[in-house]
Amino acid sequence: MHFSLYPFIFSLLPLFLFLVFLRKWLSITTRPPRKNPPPSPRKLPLIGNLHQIGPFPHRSLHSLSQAHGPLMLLHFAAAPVLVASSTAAARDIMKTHDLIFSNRPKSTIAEKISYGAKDVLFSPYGEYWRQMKSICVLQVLSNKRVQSFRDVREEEMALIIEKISDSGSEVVNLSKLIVELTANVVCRAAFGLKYDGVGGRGGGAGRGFKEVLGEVMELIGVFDIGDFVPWLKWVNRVNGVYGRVERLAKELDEFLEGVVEEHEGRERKVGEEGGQDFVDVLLEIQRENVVGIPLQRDSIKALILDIFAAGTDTTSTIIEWVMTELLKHPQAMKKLQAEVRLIVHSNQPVTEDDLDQMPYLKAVIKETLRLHPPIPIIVPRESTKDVQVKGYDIAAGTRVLVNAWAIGQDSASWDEPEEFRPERFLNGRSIDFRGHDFELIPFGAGRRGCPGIQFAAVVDELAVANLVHKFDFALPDGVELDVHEFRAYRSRAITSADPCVMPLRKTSTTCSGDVPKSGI
Ligand code: HEM
Repeated sequence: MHFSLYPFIFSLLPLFLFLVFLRKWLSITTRPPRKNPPPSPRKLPLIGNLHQIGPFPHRSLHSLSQAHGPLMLLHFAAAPVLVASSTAAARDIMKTHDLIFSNRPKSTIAEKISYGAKDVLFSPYGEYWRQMKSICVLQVLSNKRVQSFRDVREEEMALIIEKISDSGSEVVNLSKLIVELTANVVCRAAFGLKYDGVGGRGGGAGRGFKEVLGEVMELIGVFDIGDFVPWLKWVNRVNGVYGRVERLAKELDEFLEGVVEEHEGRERKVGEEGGQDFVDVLLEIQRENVVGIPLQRDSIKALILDIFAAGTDTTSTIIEWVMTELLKHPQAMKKLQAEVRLIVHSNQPVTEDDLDQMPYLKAVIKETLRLHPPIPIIVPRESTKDVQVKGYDIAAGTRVLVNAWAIGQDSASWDEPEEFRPERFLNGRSIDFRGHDFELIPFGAGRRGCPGIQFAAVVDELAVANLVHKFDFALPDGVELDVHEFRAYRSRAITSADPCVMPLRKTSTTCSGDVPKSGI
């Protein structure tokens, strides 16, 4: 019997074609839409773009952005990292989509040091962070509180001026004195003690707070590959980094615990002699349950630690850079001295009341923050959701680096950006650094912006004004001004073979209250 399949096949053909069409249609409609990621430099297997990041990451990222654009996507090992390098890109991240980019990525080292991210700086975005940030902004670092430390700042400043005066014709190490000034101011505000006064306390191994804190700063800057490739966490376990961090966290805790206990015994109120320091304020918030959630002891210690980690080095670095730029630009130094010496009589110190009459001083500090932001790449953020920025798709969980240094170099915003020209901030151009003008964001912006701006700004202005008011500075004979950056996160001026030391010869204690107005 002859049996043909053809009629059967032909009868099934329409059904077959229908199924093929249906499959194709379904695959089109259910396929995830095509993603449009930002431009990326070529990456290598395993390490991604890490090989393109040099010892000064802000400079490496700036060069890459010139080839790939102000919004680019890199990969640190497998982890996606969005890099923003222009005013507009920073505005998109820190204003338009600020809420989505308000998280901080997890950092194992920071978590070990900050009581499991119970601080503000490293805490993930959420209710806990919101409560801690509001304590920081409204209670600990409010304008009124910063004002309450005015005597502390003026006393510490007077001591530095006295030390320089007493040095006679000797060369002074200005860097050291500036670090001493800012550390003492922060320490007295935080604990009511001088930095040197706490030098011998705490630390099971007999080390002082000063040494332990120095090591904390060093370890926070360590690149932890385990944060990018979880299966490589063993690297820092085996090489002893995590062990070191754990020992350090224990030493720090012993010290901070001692400080909190001491404060608990005395319950100082506002207006009492000695005033309230930050620990007093935090203990009062805890006792009176001011914010509606019980403030844990670890949270108090973590917040105090933040203030040191975020506030000491940054504040001294900027004063050091200002002095370096003024030495490099004698005309600007003269102009500033003329302004300050006109307002304050020669035998008086510059006080905080005088600072508002010194527009050139403020312009010099802004120009220095533009050229040398102490944190050149803003503390990393992380996206909490998928989001589109400038038409590019950014996936949830992408790390975000905003290159504040590159933004300060952007010729779309600044004429001759490489030049030190404080005058650009005068003559009606009212750009400020408080996070509203995205051309200048050394303190970040938006919800995660720095709460210590007022605290830092007043110390910086007071220090620079007093130094240039009282002295004329010059380099020691035979020392060349060799200015370059020092380490990734601490851009510092150096003037000799010894990094981060700025030896200066004081040529005179110039005190003429009669500088002509036209000099400004
Ligand atoms: C010149 C001095 C300073 C500079 C350049 C600076 C810069 C910064 C930057 C860039 C951020 C990250 C902002 C962001 O993600 O948008 C930050 C955060 C922070 N800063 Fe500062 N800072 C300075 C001084 C201070 C001082 C004096 C304090 C405290 C007394 C302080 C406390 C903090 C804290 C607690 C945060 C974390 C805010 C958060 O994550 O919500 N800073 N700072």
